[in-house]
Amino acid sequence: MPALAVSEKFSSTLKDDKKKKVKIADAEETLQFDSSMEKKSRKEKKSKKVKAGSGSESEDLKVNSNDSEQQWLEMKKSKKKDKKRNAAEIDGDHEEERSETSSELGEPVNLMKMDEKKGKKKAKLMDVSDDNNEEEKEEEHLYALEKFRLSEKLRDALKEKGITYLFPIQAMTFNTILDGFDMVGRARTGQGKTLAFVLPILESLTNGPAKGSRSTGYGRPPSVLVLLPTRELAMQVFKDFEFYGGALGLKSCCLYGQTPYQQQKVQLQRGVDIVVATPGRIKDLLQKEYIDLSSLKFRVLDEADEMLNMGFVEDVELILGKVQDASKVQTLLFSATMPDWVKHISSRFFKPDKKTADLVGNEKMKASASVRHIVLPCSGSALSQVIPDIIRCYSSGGQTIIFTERKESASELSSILPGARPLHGDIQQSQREVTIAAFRSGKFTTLVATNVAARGLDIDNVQLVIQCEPPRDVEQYIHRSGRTGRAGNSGVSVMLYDPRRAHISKIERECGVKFEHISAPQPADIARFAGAEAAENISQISDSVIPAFKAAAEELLNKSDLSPVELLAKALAKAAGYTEIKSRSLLTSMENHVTVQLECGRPIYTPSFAYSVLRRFLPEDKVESIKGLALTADGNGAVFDVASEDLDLFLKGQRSAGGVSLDVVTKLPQLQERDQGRRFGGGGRGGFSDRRGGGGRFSGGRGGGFSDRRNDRFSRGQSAGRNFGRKW
Ligand SMILES: Nc1ncnc2c1ncn2[C@@H]1O[C@H](COP(=O)(O)OP(=O)(O)OP(=O)(O)O)[C@@H](O)[C@H]1O
Repeated sequence: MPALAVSEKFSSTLKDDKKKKVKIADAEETLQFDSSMEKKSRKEKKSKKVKAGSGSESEDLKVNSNDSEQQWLEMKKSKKKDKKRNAAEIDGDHEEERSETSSELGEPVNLMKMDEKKGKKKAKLMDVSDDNNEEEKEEEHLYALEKFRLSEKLRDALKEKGITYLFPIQAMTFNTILDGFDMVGRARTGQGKTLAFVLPILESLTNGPAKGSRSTGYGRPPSVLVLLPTRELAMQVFKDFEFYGGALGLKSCCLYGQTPYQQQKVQLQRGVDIVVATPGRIKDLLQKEYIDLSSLKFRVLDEADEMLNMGFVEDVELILGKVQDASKVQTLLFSATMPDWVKHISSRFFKPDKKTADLVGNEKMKASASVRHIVLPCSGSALSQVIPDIIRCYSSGGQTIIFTERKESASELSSILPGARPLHGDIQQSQREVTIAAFRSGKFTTLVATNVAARGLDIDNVQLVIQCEPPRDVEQYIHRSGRTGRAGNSGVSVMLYDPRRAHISKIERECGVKFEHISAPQPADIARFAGAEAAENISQISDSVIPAFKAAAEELLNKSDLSPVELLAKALAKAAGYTEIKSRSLLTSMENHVTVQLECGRPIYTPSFAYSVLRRFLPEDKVESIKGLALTADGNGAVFDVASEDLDLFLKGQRSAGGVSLDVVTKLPQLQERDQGRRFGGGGRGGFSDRRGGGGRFSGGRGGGFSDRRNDRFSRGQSAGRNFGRKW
């Protein structure tokens, strides 16, 4: 059940309940909201009461987030019928986790129950099973805009954008921020953290506590400073302030580097209410004395941990320190992931009574729950072959973001994928903005990016995220996969990996995702889709073409030994662009390769031992040609890929080597998790490797990884000569 437990003093004055405002007398008394109406799960739960504070000096708002999110997703599902495809699976996938984790936070007092007591029974608040009644339900929604202290102008602006109720993180923090408290907010990706601070800030400035004391008039210094790690994100958040703030007569501006100072100086001289910026530019503007931060009413850190990663710590701390009277400024921090640095700055820059709204908390699932999380084994050299098929199978006609570790890989991959463009730090700022704008407006379908696009980017139609290799840390996985499944919509995240799986299980463990393991889509399956599409296209061709082609068709039929259906199948294949269909291996996903398993009647402890067994019955060049050798988890065998044309040679050869068996595998066995290295997917020797241990990595990067002695460059067909080496 979505419990929203609000600790002492949190005046959670939902507008309708104002008269009956619950007064909280002491710290023990906890006011809890439960937005859930699902009696079933409530009965199932034997949970403990949520504790306020949870050991921190400040008071915490804790939410049983899975339930809250569950309802929210349900609501979205009923609203977005057209996006239903994956939703059922997603809910199914996470059902277990939900019930597991939801019991941790205890049986909440139910807001509906509270309403009942007040004679305001709204039992169907969240019942979204009947689509016909949608409008009515939205009015009744527990978090309907009317229930919050939102001015009419702001409500109208929200409705103009199709927003009729607040999302849980917004509902949970709105009153607290409006009542003047500092706030640390955490919610999974795509859950609306931006509006969680935008709305109460705007209300506070125009109708709330900050109204009386904020600067006004020509030349006014800003009342709000929002810091974000990248220019793209600053622009995105600025657009929200510009739109909603504009509706209330507030002026916003966006300040970031690599742009002339003069225009920004003039904007500041004329006076603005809200500045959205990257830390570097604010620091420069402070040094030039173009900006005055002494009158701030709000300072906001969005994606705080990324600012830490990008080395902005000192800049941010310097900027935060510029406020004259810290007791008069509210500090807000929002992120999907929380670094230790937050604790550090908490003690210095937040007031002692700051609140924490944590919709993730100790929940197992830290990544987006509206995303299908899939992993797929794939070698670097098969990337260019496999990715188009993944897009075909999983993008549901929407847009795709592909993440690579290296800028060069992003450029190269984008150059060979149809309808793709690159985005990375070496691309000029102006071009980056053009690219993002074009992607946002659907001018192209596939964005191939480095981590510059991992954070915060909110593009509605992104249905699929592909990560070419596991990211360096769990946080990156959470943020990258969170570029899809926004605002409760469904999405798919596919992570390609080397089959040693060490890092996969680490990500699974640490972000609570239960990965779906799949093999690369087989070309034959893709061809079946393409054939159906070609047949559909043919049925739409005008009969007027028949006379011109009839004679050739008759001649073909007469000359061929094939039946008319077989000939038609070939014609469809040609129309769909197929002249042959290749197989794809389970282990490295390489075309025209087959995965085989070696056993020799005794344990195989090392890759070199496996190689020595093969050498007993195969010529050296064939042993050298195998790909991706990895040991099985039971310690009794090794799997590797063999070129399809060599398969017979391998299978026949084994007969001459007593006790050795080689079998084609149809399902990849569990492989040894070796080499847990310095970072996910890399470091050290062995594992999915060649017998020389550290040599011949993709792209010659550091450490281990999915390797192949031949440096595994793209070596076939269209990809010849390219190398999307993984940066390990
Ligand atoms: N109350 C709401 N109703 C409908 N849509 C909303 C609501 N609040 C936010 N959204 C939409 O949800 C999407 C995601 O919001 P936002 O970008 O703020 O998410 P986030 O939590 O900051 O994600 P991330 O952690 O990835 O940065 C946006 O498109 C936003 O417009």
